[in-house]
Amino acid sequence: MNAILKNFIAGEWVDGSGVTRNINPSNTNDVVGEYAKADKAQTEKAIAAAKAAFPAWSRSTPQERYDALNKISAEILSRKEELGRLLAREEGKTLPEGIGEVARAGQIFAFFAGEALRLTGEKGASVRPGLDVEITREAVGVVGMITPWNFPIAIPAWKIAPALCYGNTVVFKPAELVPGSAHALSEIIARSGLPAGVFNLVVGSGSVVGQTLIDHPDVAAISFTGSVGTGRKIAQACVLSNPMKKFQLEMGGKNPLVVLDDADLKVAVEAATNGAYFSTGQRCTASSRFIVTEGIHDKFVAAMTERLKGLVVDDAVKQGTHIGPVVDGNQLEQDQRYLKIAQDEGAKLTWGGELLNRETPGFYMQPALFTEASNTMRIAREEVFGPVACVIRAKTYDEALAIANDTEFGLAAGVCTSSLKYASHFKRNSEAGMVMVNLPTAGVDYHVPFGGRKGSSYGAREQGSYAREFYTTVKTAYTFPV
Ligand SMILES: NC(=O)C1=CN([C@@H]2O[C@H](COP(=O)(O)OP(=O)(O)OC[C@H]3O[C@@H](n4cnc5c(N)ncnc54)[C@H](OP(=O)(O)O)[C@@H]3O)[C@@H](O)[C@H]2O)C=CC1
Ligand SMILES: O=C(O)CCC(=O)C(=O)O
Repeated sequence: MNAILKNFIAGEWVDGSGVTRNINPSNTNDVVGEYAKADKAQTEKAIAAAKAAFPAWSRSTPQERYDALNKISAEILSRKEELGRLLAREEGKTLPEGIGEVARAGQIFAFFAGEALRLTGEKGASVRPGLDVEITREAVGVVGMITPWNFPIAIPAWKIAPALCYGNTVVFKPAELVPGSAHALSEIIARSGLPAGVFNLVVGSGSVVGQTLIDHPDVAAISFTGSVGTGRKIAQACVLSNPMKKFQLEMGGKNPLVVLDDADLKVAVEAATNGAYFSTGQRCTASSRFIVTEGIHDKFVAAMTERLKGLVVDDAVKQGTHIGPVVDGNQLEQDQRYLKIAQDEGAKLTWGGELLNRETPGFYMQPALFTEASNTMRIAREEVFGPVACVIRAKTYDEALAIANDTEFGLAAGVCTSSLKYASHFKRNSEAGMVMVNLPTAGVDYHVPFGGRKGSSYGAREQGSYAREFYTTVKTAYTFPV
């Protein structure tokens, strides 16, 4: 076993008060690494370091910010194969998915390097004679980042890059399941020339490190992605803290993919397979409800079943694997529990769901497809977060749209159709933050806003230039030039 990888606090790599390990979900005998685990006192040190670094960094020049972000981007992109392999090994995404995610992280840093040069303000005339009004944006302060395991490098990237770009300082707490990618990313950031304290990594549990971040008065804002339950707790704590914190939550989804009679069947099957099952279905944007109109229903179910039979579920880094393992034993248990719940409620398991044995012991599960589901069943209402989806019949487009919108979530929604009329109507009337036509609900661009409505998201959008809403605060200044 290699040395224990340390936390990064105030510009130094420091030991923790304990150790945490990450296990390869494709081979549970393979310990990926050991990482120093921070406690409350170390988290407080990281917050103090970020607070001390804030005044200077918030006044740094656009050039300084550009240089650091650009350097981070260049190193991530030049090492994408190696980092993608680490990601696939610790999280269970396939190697191409892992490399793709790393490339996306590199592109995000490049985007925000450019964005640092583009931050502008406004100057206008006052309604009062002789006065000038200026509207500028300033950094918020110390931002705590609490991230999930399912995108171990892209989600941290799309929080850290804009935070630094707009002059904030950062305390980053990754999910305990995936400290390897977080550590690799942090090493690259540590080498980028940022002043000490601007960026800090604290690996540790949600209940200790995460809780310290959300309770601490010197943390000005929290950016969170994860479950609805944790998101609600964070929201409450941020509102009750003194001073109140700004917060942004990205949480679950129960994303519909509507398939209409006039859809191109091949396109619909590819969108459904990718959206629901790639990345082992562990995406908040995953399609988990296929809402299919009568005329194409049987053909769609038959074609989906054939497509699923051809998917190879195996070791994430093995060539030819289409679907990697589930991330860990707890998530696998949750996925299996939902298979039973769905069958008890009367849905028909048309394909998959079995646990699979492969060369190495891992959390392998055959992707599962339910049919004859109704939108009132738990399988259609609750986020499973695994390779599980259900087909719900609809008589008409209007009924399909109503079912699609009948959910407490509103992250992504898709429609497969060759009709411009239905595509346009769906884009206007879907109650989701992101709408896809003839595309999977999952898999988004990095330069445009990401986020949802209803129970899926709270607060300002992430990604693209919209990210500045969260990472800056607006100042209005009046001048009477005498
Ligand atoms: N929308 C999305 O992108 C995601 C949704 N999920 C959903 O959540 C379910 C459970 O996954 P899980 O990883 O446990 O999600 P959590 O919401 O528990 O974890 C997300 C992040 O929050 C941290 N956290 C947990 N408790 C607290 C707390 N009290 N205060 C501050 N931070 C905290 C976690 O730390 P730690 O890891 O150390 O516990 C992790 O870094 C999944 O099955 C899925 O349904 C999960 C991941 C992503
Ligand atoms: O679909 C994507 O590309 C991103 C998904 C995501 O951010 C998530 O699952 O947390």
